[in-house]
Amino acid sequence: MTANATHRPTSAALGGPAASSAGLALRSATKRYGAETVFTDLDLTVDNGSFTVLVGPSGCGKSTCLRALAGLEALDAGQVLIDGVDVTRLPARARGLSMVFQDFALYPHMTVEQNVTFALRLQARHSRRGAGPDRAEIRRRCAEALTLLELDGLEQRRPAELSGGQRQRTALARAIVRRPRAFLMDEPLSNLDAQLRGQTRTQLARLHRRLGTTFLYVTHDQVEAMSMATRLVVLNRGEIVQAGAPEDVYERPVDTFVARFIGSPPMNLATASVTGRGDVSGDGLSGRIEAAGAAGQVTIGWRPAVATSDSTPGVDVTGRVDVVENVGEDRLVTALTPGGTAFAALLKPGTHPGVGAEITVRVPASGLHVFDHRTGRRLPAPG
Ligand SMILES: Nc1ncnc2c1ncn2[C@@H]1O[C@H](COP(=O)(O)OP(=O)(O)OP(=O)(O)O)[C@@H](O)[C@H]1O
Repeated sequence: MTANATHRPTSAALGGPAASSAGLALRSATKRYGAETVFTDLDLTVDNGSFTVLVGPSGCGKSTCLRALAGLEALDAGQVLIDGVDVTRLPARARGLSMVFQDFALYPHMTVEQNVTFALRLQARHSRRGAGPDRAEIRRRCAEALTLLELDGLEQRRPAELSGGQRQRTALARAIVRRPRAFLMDEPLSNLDAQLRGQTRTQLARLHRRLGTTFLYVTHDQVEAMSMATRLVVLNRGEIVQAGAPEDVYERPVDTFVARFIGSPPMNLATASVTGRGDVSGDGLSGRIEAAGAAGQVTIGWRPAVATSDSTPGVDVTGRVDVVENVGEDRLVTALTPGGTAFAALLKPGTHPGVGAEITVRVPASGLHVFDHRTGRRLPAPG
């Protein structure tokens, strides 16, 4: 649904064409529901103009962060800042933000046009001193938003006469016409089928580029997160585990949680022993790494796609093929080491090991991640 967090905006940021994008932040934020603490002392920064995606497993507190920023939930402690200004006590409608939720919540009896312009019409009716948009302005903004979201020609349809994607785009148009300082989106694509989700992701990324406004997007789907974010924030159990450019998070996960959570299929992890010289041995593993401070037991990680069968130096992983899946031209093979640890390998076309066959994949040194076996924290880069 599109929450009308800003029915009667009080800030200039919402009213006129000069409305500007803003950065958002939670500072030392604590939120509890009864005996349950969702987060304590949390600092979250959403840079102005960024497409920040807050990603993490179900129940880690993503929606609560979003709702606290929007003013739909009060914090127990800490502050909400918009462009550095403390808005903790400002009601939702005065924050100049627009929310888009997963269930669209369009008014079923209204046409697309009426749904999209609803908040503006309300604003015009209630605003004193003529500060709200006039009719011509409302029509103009509506036409602009409908064109941007490829909804031209559907103005007079009711939600029941729209496809799921068109409904979601109407909800987005409704958020856009209000010229918010930031868009807050809570899993807005989860009710769409896979193909439509893919298309809408592309449209959202394009929309962000065109509008240049801050987007804060919540999802538990890391593929969605990776494909749209300019900045990724990984949350786990109410704590920010890692934040950065999506490719940095993917290439240098700070711990085994992020390593497994970001990337599809997930990173393989295995326990290994390393000598001071860097010789690696373990269940189905042998080779060499160079990782400062890595002597002893470590957790080794590698992505299924980095496995090669050539002679690049690195670590060999041996197992018996358990499952073979066709993924486009490649084969995704799941194999079991002698000790029964599963690992995945994305094999190139032409490599067709059958179930039960023994395979050895070479993980090049550049594709190895080494983590502290006890804490799961990343150790200095090998090689
Ligand atoms: N209104 C509420 N009353 C009580 N507990 C709540 C309320 N809203 C959320 N919680 C709890 O707070 C925790 C965080 O919830 P939140 O919705 O922020 O998680 P999330 O990361 O967005 O999860 P999901 O991906 O499943 O939507 C959960 O344990 C949830 O059960």
